[in-house]
Amino acid sequence: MKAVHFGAGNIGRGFVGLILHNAGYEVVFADVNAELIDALAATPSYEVREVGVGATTSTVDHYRALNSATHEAEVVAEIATASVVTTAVGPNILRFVAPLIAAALAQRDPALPRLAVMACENAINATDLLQAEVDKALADPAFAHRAVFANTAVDRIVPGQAPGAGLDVTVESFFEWAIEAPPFGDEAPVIPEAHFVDDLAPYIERKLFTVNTGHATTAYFGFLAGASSIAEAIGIPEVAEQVRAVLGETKALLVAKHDFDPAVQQAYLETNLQRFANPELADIVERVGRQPLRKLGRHERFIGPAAELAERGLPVDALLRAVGAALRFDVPDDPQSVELQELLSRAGAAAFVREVTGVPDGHPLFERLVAVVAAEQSRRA
Ligand SMILES: NC(=O)c1ccc[n+]([C@@H]2O[C@H](COP(=O)([O-])OP(=O)(O)OC[C@H]3O[C@@H](n4cnc5c(N)ncnc54)[C@H](O)[C@@H]3O)[C@@H](O)[C@H]2O)c1
Ligand SMILES: O=P(O)(O)OC[C@@H](O)[C@@H](O)[C@H](O)[C@H](O)CO
Repeated sequence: MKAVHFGAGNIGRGFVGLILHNAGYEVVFADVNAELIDALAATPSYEVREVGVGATTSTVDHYRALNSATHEAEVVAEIATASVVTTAVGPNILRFVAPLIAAALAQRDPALPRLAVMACENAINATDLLQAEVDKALADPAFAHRAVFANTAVDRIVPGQAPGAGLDVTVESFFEWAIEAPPFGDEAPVIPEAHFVDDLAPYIERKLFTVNTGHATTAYFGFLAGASSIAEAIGIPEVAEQVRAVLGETKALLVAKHDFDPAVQQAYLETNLQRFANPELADIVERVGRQPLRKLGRHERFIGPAAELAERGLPVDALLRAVGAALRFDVPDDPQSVELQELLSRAGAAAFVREVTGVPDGHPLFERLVAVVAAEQSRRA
């Protein structure tokens, strides 16, 4: 069994690659980072070291590595004969990976079982996005039947790695991989550490609107409080209070929309607050807050739940405060932070809301978002 995995970064090596390796796949890592791919190709194994409750260390071996920028044809040929393709490259990068999958489907022997394609990104239905890009790139729409596309929700905090760590990855011990089962029928790939679910929506929304909403809130308020790590940030009572308030609001949505037991959701969010506080995870606020424009998108961790709460007439004050904190994420090394700051200095508040959040005029959240942006602009004036 062979799996091609795009993105040999933190979650690629520390989670997806590991779980596929444990499932018995030969993993072919494909990445555009030449230094990383050369190191992987030259090294027979690397270690995934867990920190936290029940931590263990695993060795990943029996893999290969290809540079998908310089060896595109080889990557395409690998996909053409693989059982599984996964990605962990970031939602904005899926469109660059899609043409390679489309080319591989054209080459694929129609007698082979269908290729299982799963995007492991922090976004609602990221695989649908990838599928749409693959469809656009297909030479013949009939080749689409050679693949099955399934959405997934992946959860494991994998921070940036310390300089000098090489290929080894330090990760938290907690992990969860939920995959939607229906697209596969009775042909689901064998991945024992993942769980296949009939309806992914409650899983991905619970994950994104609890783990990632809480994480990003910790990062943005932590950044303002001068914290460098997420553990340090959540240890600041005023930051923790903002995070709890935000998670109280997203809990109300998750309970109302997906019928979660409130006590179970409360336990889930408490577990996540403990995950953020793990002092052994050297996770910095700049990583967790990275790409703030993406994080302020319409279906993302702040605006997604806030819009639905507002539509239901439920409170969104804490989420709006978190959006206000996100606007102050000023990190010169993060191109989206620079763009955000530049946009705030030149666009009107309403135009900013339309462009960045995608919330339309007349939506119950629109004027409230305009007020948050306008308040930030006057604070700077
Ligand atoms: N790190 C985490 O805790 C975590 C957890 C769950 C999900 N995720 C999601 O996984 C994705 C990756 O996150 P990460 O933290 O591993 O980031 P990362 O930056 O460590 O890794 C991304 C990798 O993708 C590679 N890449 C970029 N463009 C590429 C292309 N065109 N083709 C192939 N490879 C390409 C980069 O070189 C890099 O090695 C994101 O969507 C993130 O939201 C991350
Ligand atoms: O990867 P992002 O930028 O969408 O979000 C940053 C972190 O919140 C994220 O990577 C978490 O560590 C991860 O989602 C935990 O499962």
